[in-house]
Amino acid sequence: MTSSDYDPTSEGAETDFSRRMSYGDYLALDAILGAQHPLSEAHDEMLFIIQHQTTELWMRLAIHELSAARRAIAKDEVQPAMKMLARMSRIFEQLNNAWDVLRTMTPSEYTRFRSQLGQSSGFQSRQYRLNEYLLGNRNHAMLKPHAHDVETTRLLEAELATPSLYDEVLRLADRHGLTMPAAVLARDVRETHSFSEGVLQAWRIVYEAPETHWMLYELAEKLVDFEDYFRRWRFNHVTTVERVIGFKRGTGGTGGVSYLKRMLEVELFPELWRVRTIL
Ligand code: HEM
Ligand SMILES: N[C@@H](CC(=O)c1ccccc1NC=O)C(=O)O
Repeated sequence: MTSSDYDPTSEGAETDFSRRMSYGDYLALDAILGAQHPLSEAHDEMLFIIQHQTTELWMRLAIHELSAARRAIAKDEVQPAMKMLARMSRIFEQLNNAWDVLRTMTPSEYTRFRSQLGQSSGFQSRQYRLNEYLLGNRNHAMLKPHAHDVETTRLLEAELATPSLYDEVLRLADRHGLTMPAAVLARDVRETHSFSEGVLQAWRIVYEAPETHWMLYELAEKLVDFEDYFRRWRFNHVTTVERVIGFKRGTGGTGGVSYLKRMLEVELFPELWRVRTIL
């Protein structure tokens, strides 16, 4: 230490953590930073692992926020839900920006370790699937890659049995001055909601007179905002994939880019997109 180095203990900074909880203890850093195990000598494998692990951490937060937002909406606590949905958009903005780091990996670099991945793929991400199910994209075929894992299957099945975020929003709207179709309110929540003319007409009333339905108007726009960011995530994914593996088949066994392009067609809140056309 040179004489010009500032010593924070002079203003009381604690430095003895032999018997106190430290930064690393609280954040379980030994577990997190001890969880990168590249299977090859390829320099870029570390990037690949960390990119996925950080995404999984953000997805963990997304599930936390989405489930709490859904519970709040079911209890008519719209203001806290609004904050959580705003945070959801910021999380996905963060994930969207993160693709820029992964894009620095060229096809030549990826092929040095791709064979080590075996048949594993993001297709098998349980948190990703939980997010999709929470948001209402409830494709049961996506349970199959988890059939070997009893705990994950139980978790995803439990999610399918619970109304999605959008189901709760439509129920809330029905309690607050709009009339949603009875068939939609009583639908089998295990399935994906499909476009309903009655729901569209209900949202039309809100969008034609925002000042009289301000709460529902703001909530609807929060959902649209979020789906906008999520669409960008899907687009960034497929573009990065095409850039890195071209039109090769995926390790998970799908057509690769062709499969991911199909996923760009998913609409979580179809009536909120359609209402724009009829205003
Ligand atoms: C070089 C990087 C990447 C490549 C080449 C790639 C490739 C693919 C391919 C080809 C699929 C289709 C399934 C298959 O047949 O394998 C897929 C699915 C998926 N990937 Fe990636 N991926 C990359 C990065 C990422 C990252 C960083 C994440 C973030 C966790 C991710 C998450 C997912 C998810 C969640 C799916 C399933 C999507 C769905 O079912 O809608 N991927 N990926
Ligand atoms: N499906 C990718 C492999 C892949 O991306 C991947 C493999 C293991 C763990 C996470 C992955 N990321 C997203 O799919 C491929 O076909 O190259």
